[in-house]
Amino acid sequence: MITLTNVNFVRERRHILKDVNLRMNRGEQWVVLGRNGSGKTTILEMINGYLFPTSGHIEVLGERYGEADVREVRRRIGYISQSMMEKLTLRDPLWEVVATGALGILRFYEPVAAQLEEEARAMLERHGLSAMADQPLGLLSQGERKKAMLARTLMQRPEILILDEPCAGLDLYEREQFLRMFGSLKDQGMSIVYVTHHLEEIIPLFTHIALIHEGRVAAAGPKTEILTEERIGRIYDVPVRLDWQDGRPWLQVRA
Ligand SMILES: Nc1ncnc2c1ncn2[C@@H]1O[C@H](COP(=O)(O)OP(=O)(O)OP(=O)(O)O)[C@@H](O)[C@H]1O
Repeated sequence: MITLTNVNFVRERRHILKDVNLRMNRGEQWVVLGRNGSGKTTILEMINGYLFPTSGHIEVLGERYGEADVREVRRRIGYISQSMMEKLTLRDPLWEVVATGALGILRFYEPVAAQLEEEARAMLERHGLSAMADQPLGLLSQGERKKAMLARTLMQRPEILILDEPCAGLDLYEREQFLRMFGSLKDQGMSIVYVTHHLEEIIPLFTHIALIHEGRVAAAGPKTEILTEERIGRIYDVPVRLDWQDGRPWLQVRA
């Protein structure tokens, strides 16, 4: 589904990704973990075809970047990130913002087809946002914007859903609601790649972890093999205690 082979990325004489090899197969749901500045977002931008490796190659959904039409591949990937959010226009009504997702555009410059408007409003209903459908995006709270971004992305019926810290800024209730939604996405056959700083967001649905450290893959594989106290303590340079409860890892800092 997603393969990065010997990927290096150099910018302004900085070696940002160093010989990254990752293979994410269909049916696996991945979490990407790592410290600030370790290269997680850079990897996501590459999977989305927004950045190209200095050397190495990337294959997504059977298409090799450099040979395939990146825009075609991108239509099959849903990408939720702060940088995507910032590209949207805050004064546009919410239903319109959501409707743009179906066409992979940022704004409408002509009247929107009635059927598309209906689909966008139905999608908002499913995400508990129908009361806000006619409000400008800018009036929504952070949590509502996150849900709106997910609704917008699902309009394109992506095969892969890539999320860069989607729960940042959400309260406990909103976070749990957001995480719960992933269950139905997986049931629809969607594969998820999820970047977070918070281990407790690794709900049972996730099967694999890629641990990125200083631009390298420090470890990648089934989550229980990858997430060990020793490894997390070493990478974050903080002694930790890791407990699995209800299928989720919980982290405590050792005194
Ligand atoms: N275009 C660029 N030019 C120069 N440096 C860059 C560029 N893009 C990213 N970097 C640097 O590469 C490193 C990795 O950045 P990246 O955003 O991928 O990290 P991250 O793991 O997502 O971090 P965070 O958890 O803080 O979001 C950072 O040190 C960043 O400053």
